[in-house]
Amino acid sequence: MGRPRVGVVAYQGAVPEHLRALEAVGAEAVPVRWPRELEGLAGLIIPGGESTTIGDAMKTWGLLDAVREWAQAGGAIYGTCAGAILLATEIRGGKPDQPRLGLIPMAVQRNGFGRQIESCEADLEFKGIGPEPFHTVFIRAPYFEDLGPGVEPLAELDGKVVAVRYGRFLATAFHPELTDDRRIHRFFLDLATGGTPDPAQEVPAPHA
Ligand SMILES: NC(=O)CC[C@H](N)C(=O)O
Repeated sequence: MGRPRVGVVAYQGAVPEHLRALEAVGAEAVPVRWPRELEGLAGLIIPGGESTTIGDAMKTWGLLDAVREWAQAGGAIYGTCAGAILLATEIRGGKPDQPRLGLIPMAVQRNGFGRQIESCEADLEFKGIGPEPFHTVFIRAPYFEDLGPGVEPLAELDGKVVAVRYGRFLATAFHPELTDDRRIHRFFLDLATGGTPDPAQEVPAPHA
């Protein structure tokens, strides 16, 4: 058995950092731009950056529909920050109709921590990776609200949900790839390779 292959959507944003973090936890990490590059992937990361830019690029390159289909066929996805925004069914505080995957039934508040807190760092408890707090980096981060049934909150900052799991989909408002702690990438790799299966979860219908 070779290493599980995990892709990183590579138009814009924190791509090399995710590729490095994935290699560090034992995955074969590959940049993804074309739909055919999804073939054979165990998981896919959508990085932070600017969610409208990344969503528009995914639409233009045909990746938005391709990823949705691939996810419904069993693919695992992890979205960080802008990537998390693209996973939510409802986007608040931005362009409400911006292109997205819409795979996690929740609302996301773009730039939810306000303009004053452009970025911050905090040590948070993160459910599922052990008791040691995780050092997090937030950059113009969203938060998540109105979580649908089956969406499990994994971490909070100032009473706001900043990490969720929905079956084999994971979303964090912060950037674990910018620190050296690889526990969240390992957690995602386990999700993607069946380490923590959750057969009760059904993938929602594609967002219209
Ligand atoms: N660090 C980030 O990914 C920022 C996300 C950005 N604020 C957006 O709304 O797309």
